[in-house]
Amino acid sequence: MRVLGIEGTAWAASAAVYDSTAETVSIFTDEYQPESGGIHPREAAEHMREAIPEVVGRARDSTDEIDVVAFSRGPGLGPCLRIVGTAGRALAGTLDVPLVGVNHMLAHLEIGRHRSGFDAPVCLNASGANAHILGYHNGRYRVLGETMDTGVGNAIDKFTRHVGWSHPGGPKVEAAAADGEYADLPYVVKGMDFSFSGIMSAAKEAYDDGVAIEDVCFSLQETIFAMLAEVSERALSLTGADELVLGGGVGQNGRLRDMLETMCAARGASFYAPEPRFLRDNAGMIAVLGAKMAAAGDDIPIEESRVRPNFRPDEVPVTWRTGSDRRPTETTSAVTDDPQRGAEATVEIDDGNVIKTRVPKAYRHPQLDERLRRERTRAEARVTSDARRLGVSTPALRDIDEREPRIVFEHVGTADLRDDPTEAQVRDVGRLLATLHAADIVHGDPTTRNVRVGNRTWLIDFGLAYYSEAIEDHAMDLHVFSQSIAGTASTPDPLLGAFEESYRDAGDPAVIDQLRTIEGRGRYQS
Ligand SMILES: C[C@@H](O)[C@H](NC(=O)OP(=O)(O)OC[C@H]1O[C@@H](n2cnc3c(N)ncnc32)[C@H](O)[C@@H]1O)C(=O)O
Ligand SMILES: Nc1ncnc2c1ncn2[C@@H]1O[C@H](COP(=O)(O)OP(=O)(O)OP(=O)(O)O)[C@@H](O)[C@H]1O
Ligand SMILES: [Fe+2]
Repeated sequence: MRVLGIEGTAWAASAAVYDSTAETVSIFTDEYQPESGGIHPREAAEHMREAIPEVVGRARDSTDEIDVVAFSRGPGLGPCLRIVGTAGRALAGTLDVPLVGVNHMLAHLEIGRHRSGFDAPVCLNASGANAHILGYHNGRYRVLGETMDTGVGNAIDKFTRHVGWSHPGGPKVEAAAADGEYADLPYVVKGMDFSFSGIMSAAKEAYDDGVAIEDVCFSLQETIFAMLAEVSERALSLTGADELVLGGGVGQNGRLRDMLETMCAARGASFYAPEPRFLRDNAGMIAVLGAKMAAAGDDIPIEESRVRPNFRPDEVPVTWRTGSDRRPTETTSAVTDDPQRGAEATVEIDDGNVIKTRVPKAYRHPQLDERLRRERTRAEARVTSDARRLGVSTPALRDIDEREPRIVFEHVGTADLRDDPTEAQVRDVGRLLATLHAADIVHGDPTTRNVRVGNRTWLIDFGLAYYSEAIEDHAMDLHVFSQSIAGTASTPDPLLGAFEESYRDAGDPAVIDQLRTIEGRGRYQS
């Protein structure tokens, strides 16, 4: 099958021909380069209007046959998408071939899966306007974690605009970082979600205060990419997957790729990053996913082919994948004599006790690594005990060694909630979180792996816990828990309903309203 793909969500006017028999991809791209500042939607659309017909022409000239036309349907800038949509429809009509509308973020993911031959990877999409981690479950890609504010590339580009560098900033930060030294910046991970606003303000301030630009760039990379590597590791740990693929333009960064490679090697997982021409926006990835969708009969009538500027990857029914939906296979019902490995720590059982050691992570800068391990061990010991005093079931603290750093806890429960959550158990979680929140404690990472079940329900792993009375922070706990249920349970809806109902009964209903706001937030803001 030969598929002509068209991409034009923001800056890359691109067309490509994918020949699925020969397994070749030819890509023709004309980039939009803003004269000053970031991407202007109107200017970008003007660029598309001129450049799309030209790149499509070159792609057509490169082949004597086209069986399918695939176009980028969203997410992206509306005015750009409409030009791409019009071009796709016109071409499919002229050639009288099927038309396929591709989700751009799933294309970033599927190109890595396709080229690696991996079966069921978790995917980190690190692009300009997005940053999220996806896993496949029950016929859909699920957002396991994502940015709570801007995309990762946009965050970096905003910093470089502040210092007067031209767009795009990512490659310039990478070049400057080569001569830099480490300085602390805020590090914000909540479960598998993360945010860049605090770190970007701190980076701008550091620059304004005279910190050398090389050092700010170095530290930005060390901090932001460590956050992305950490959430990727959490997603691997939560889903039981052992393959990771990278997607998106920021994936061209060598330091990000090194970190992910190191993280995966340490846990025995496989890592794949496509070559740069498939990482940055390109029509090759649109054509490749377009071919899979066309083969699955997933083409669309012209009248239903409108573009979708806010198209989320989890809205797409995945028609092109067969078979595997790798569920966690290893049993987590009890901590065995072998050290267990969470995302952060190793856990050993010894005589009814659990010994949790935060081992160094080779992917992180040593100073950042030490700071995080120490801060989290302290927070965990303190908040676990505070929560226990409120009557929230948590393991009793038996010992702490801050140098190692290591904590000894009472062993609780017979299984992780992840294995087979029941409505009664998720109701317990709703109640326990409401009790914590009433005392201004935020768990910070309430995933289904951090709840133990048995004759009671316990919350464990308070390493990311902190004190806050903000409704937003309380709602983030609910969001993290809901995402982990949606990402691993076979019938999530009744569980999510029961969880919210019990939280609403025991806690502040305004937190549930805030959860809706978080869920509806414009994640694809550019
Ligand atoms: C919706 C769509 O339009 C959007 N596309 C997009 O953001 O372009 P993409 O090619 O995936 O990524 C561009 C970003 O990638 C960054 N970038 C490029 N090279 C980089 C490098 N070496 N290090 C860090 N960032 C880099 C740029 O600074 C820019 O922010 C998306 O996928 O989110
Ligand atoms: N007190 C405990 N009693 C029983 N089991 C425990 C206890 N503490 C930890 N475990 C088991 O060990 C696993 C990993 O522990 P924990 O979540 O504290 O480590 P982690 O590395 O921070 O994990 P992650 O970051 O993936 O959540 C838990 O999912 C649970 O199965
Ligand atoms: Fe992209």
